Amino acid sequence: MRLGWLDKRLASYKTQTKKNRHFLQSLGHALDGALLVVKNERNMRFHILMSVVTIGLGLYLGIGRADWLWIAVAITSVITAEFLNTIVEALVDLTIGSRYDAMAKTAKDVAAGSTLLAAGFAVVIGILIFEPYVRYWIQTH
Ligand SMILES: Nc1ncnc2c1ncn2[C@@H]1O[C@H](COP(=O)(O)OP(=O)(O)OP(=O)(O)O)[C@@H](O)[C@H]1O
Repeated sequence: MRLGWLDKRLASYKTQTKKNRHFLQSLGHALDGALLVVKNERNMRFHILMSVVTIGLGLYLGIGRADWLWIAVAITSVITAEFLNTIVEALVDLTIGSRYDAMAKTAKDVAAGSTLLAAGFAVVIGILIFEPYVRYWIQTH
């Protein structure tokens, strides 16, 4: 198996089990965690694509400051839920492995449900924010 640059970077300090010694070391691990979610989770890449499209649409339509705040809350909620979902999956796989377990199923399904809830919330926010702007755009074009 060919290792990517991120896998090589992770392998280079995979034996660290002690506390981070300085801020930059903590920051590096935090960024590695975020990149791992993007690399390994297809849903995360979809969330990022939708976030980019939403931000692009917001810039094009010139939405207001308060609207940007709601968009920021929606995007952050979805991405945070996906991070938590990945944490739950990793912890369940670490403790249960590939054996079937009803509690493992509950944990993974509830974690996935929280992502679905956040995504639904984001869709509702998007409709409420963009509806008047799109209506105005249609009337003036
Ligand atoms: N050890 C297990 N015991 C019981 N059910 C499991 C177990 N592992 C996975 N499952 C079931 O399989 C589903 C998919 O699990 P998996 O770990 O592949 O998540 P995933 O496909 O990465 O999920 P997502 O699409 O939310 O990222 C879980 O939601 C759960 O219902």
